[in-house]
Amino acid sequence: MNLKLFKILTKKIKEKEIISPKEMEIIDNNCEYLGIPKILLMENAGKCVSDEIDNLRVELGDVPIFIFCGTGNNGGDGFATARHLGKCKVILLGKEENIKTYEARENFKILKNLTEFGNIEIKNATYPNEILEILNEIENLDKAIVVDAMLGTGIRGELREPYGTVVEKLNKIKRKNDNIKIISVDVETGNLNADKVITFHKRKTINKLNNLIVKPIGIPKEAEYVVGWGDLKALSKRDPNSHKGENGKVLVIGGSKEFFGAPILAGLAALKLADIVSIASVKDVVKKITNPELITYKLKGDYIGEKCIDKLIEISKKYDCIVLGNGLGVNEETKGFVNGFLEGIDKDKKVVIDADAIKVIDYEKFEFRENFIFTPHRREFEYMGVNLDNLPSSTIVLKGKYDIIFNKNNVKINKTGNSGMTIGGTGDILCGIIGGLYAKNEAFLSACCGCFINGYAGDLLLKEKGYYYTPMDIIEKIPHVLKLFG
Ligand SMILES: NC(=O)C1=CN([C@@H]2O[C@H](COP(=O)(O)OP(=O)(O)OC[C@H]3O[C@@H](n4cnc5c(N)ncnc54)[C@H](O)[C@@H]3O)[C@@H](O)[C@H]2O)[C@@H](O)CC1
Ligand SMILES: [K+]
Repeated sequence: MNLKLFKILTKKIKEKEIISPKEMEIIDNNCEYLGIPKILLMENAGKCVSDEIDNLRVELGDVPIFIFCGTGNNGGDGFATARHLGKCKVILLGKEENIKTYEARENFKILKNLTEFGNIEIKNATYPNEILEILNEIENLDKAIVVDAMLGTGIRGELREPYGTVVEKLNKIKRKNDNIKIISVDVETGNLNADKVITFHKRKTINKLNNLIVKPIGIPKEAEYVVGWGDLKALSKRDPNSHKGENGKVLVIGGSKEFFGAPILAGLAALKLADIVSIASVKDVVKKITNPELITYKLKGDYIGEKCIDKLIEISKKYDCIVLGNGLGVNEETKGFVNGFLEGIDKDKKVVIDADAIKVIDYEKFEFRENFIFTPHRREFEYMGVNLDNLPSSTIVLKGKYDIIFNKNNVKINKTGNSGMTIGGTGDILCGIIGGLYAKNEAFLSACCGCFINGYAGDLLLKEKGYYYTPMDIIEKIPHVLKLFG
């Protein structure tokens, strides 16, 4: 069922034509997850740019080529371009030891091996006088091609030196002599006035120029759909100067006189990710919570009912994210509570809705808000009656062998996990992880990463213990997964 739904959704949800640098980074990293090394993509990027320069040479003749390279992977594309071109001058804006990535370093090493043959020249330009010397050389030429492989999707904020000076001076040269043609690789560096941008895979939201060519570099469609470690790397990073509570506060609302384990598992999973986790439940559950790290709110009665709505709405205000539904029980009391609570809480409150809460929602009147995440299994999903012709704004995680994560604008598939995870409690852990992530990240990313982490924890356990692991083992493995890929 899940794969069938996935196929339907990929047809219904319009493919994005423009993507943000963050989305591109996720795709690049997920290419690696699928086994496509970044260096291969870099190779293809270099070939695309050199082909385009060859076209330009037909028009301009055999003019000198200067490739300005930064120390990130955009610079790496510049090194690969240089090798494909053969004859050119490479200007590394920084020191060799500061080249940041493996792929860029490898490509730089190859270039160094080629320099003795005289076609490729490398110049290190770290200091202003070295940079100005090269820019003056370009200024005195009648014709030249300049390749901007300085900064790409990794660019953040205002241009720092030496990039600022190079861009400013190149713009000046260009204004005086239009026979100096500037080609930007992937993204224009700052406000560089390039003649053309060759961008890879898809247009980026930060591309300003209209004269832009989009080139495929061997990224398969699947890299946009699969959940992989690229998603994990995109999660917000912990600020080293942050204070208690600033890395997420989660409130789990669940449990009943019959089910006490579910909200505790969700809470313990969330605790691996968020600073503060509390559980609001009935007295029978609260008295079983012995973990000193969990804060508790005791509610009257055997089930969380309508009488708790006002109190819990008030408590919710103190939390970034609410996890709702684990072990609530399905009856008139919980039905009244869930519907009233979701209607009454602040409209922008983040809520992860699981298990019994999914079963008691009155979908006829329900508003699928953007800040809701649902985590149904197949039967719960059917019960929700999602209209596939008018997809909801809420994010939905359909759990299964393959988890399908989707909303109005996005769909992804997660493949981690194994049949050892059919044990009770893994669903509670999943929504606890999602809640912990959602406290500090966007809904869709949190849902995708939650599925990946939960499944990967199970996959690590399968290797260690075979199928003989428990929900508590999964919770203990969450930090290992995060450490591997975070
Ligand atoms: N990641 C991949 O798989 C691929 C990436 N590719 C290329 O790699 C690029 C992205 O590479 P990176 O993520 O390494 O990023 P960049 O090469 O764009 O550079 C990032 C570095 O520049 C510095 N920087 C950022 N903002 C700055 C500013 N305002 N002023 C001065 N310095 C600044 C930072 O130190 C950062 O490490 C893409 O645009 C594309 O050209 C291609 O090789 C295709 C494959
Ligand atoms: K660039």
